[in-house]
Amino acid sequence: MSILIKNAYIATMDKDGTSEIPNGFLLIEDNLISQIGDNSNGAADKIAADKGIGKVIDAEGAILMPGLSNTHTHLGMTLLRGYADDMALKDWLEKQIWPAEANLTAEDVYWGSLLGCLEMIRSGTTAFCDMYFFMDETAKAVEKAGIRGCLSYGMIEFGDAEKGTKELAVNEKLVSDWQGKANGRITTMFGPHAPNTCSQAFIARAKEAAEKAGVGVHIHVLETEAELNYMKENFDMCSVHHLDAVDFWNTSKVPVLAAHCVWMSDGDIKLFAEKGVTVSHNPISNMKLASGIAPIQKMLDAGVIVALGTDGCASNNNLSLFEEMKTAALLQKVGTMDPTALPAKAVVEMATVSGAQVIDKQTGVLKTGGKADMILVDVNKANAAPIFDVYSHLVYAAAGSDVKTMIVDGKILMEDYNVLVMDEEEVMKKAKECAYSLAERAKQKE
Ligand SMILES: CSC[C@H]1O[C@@H](n2cnc3c(O)ncnc32)[C@H](O)[C@@H]1O
Ligand SMILES: [Zn+2]
Repeated sequence: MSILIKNAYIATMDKDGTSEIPNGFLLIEDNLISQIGDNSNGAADKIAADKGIGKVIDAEGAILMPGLSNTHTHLGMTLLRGYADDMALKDWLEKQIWPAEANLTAEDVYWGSLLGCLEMIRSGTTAFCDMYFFMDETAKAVEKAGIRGCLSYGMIEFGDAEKGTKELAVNEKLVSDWQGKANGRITTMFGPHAPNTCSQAFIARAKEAAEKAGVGVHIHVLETEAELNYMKENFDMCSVHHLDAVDFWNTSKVPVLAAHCVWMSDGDIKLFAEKGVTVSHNPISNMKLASGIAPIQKMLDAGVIVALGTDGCASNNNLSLFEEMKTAALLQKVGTMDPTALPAKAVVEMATVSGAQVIDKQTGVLKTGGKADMILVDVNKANAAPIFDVYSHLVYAAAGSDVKTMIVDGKILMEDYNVLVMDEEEVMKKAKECAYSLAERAKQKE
């Protein structure tokens, strides 16, 4: 179906073209953007009449922009929202989260993932990079929800080579079963969990397998000072140099996505810039677990590609990239004591074009020939009066709940706040049932 959007304030996020069109139109044919331009002369109505377009969206009072990309999630963990708060990462994982996850079922992950997709649709996220367990279930949820998912199986090997072989086989199956499915909306990666939970040799095997399959790798890196100290004590170097020794950061064949990167030295930052690693910055999770403040402005100054992520719902506790954008900007300012650090437009670029690069290079900007993944942000609201600068509004004043319409791969997933792809009541009911039953099972085993 062709869709014509008219009378929108368009923020294209295209660095090579016009960045803003105050009264614009955009035409979608199949799953691609076929035209985008100025509508002040009434061009859209002429196109609609000439082409006989059946679906016209009047976007008066809305910002049209690329959908947001969440580059670090554990979607099944949406069931564990609020399960364990106010703890440091090590205790949080070892005493609460891992014991609960030991009781997870495939059904839990399906409903948790679908609930996560619903929350992302309602808050403007059109694509995400996930690392978790029972990933077939997350893939099925993505298939149903209509968004884009780059899925990896989270492999924890703890230095046990035999376990490592089994873990790799699970991730390999995920890649062979799902890569490119749902018209290319589902892609895959390999997901070695972290340098302090997986051996260097295993992480190197995961990278090799990824290169062989032609897909990327997704890993947690230098999230806490405890990780940095552990690596220094055991290997006499930090996680970044430990993995550089096996050429893990080389992106000449496949993308490398590194989540958190809080405890990066200037040398680590230089290396990531040279290698082309994408960093997923997760400021809310890093604040909640008191992991620290990632040196994001330094990374951007050095030329590192930095995207945004929420992390799982047990350490955030939601999936809103609007909250993440505002927090990212404020945290850099207070962390550097420099109010000019991480300005609004740079944050919106992180949430759109930079994140999309690692998921699907044909998304993340609105331009002719690009895939039709976009959102309409309602500005006919009290929190949007007045607007002097569109990026300032999106980062400092807007909320995920202002997203009124979402289109992914040329299909409307939400229109005028109505989600069209799933029964919301059913999803919330089933997810809550799974969550409370999971918590009960975990408690019984304590
Ligand atoms: C192996 S799949 C993912 C694994 O990671 C756990 N997890 C969730 N959030 C974090 C985080 O911030 N740092 C490290 N590990 C995290 C999740 O519970 C799964 O066990
Ligand atoms: Zn994580």
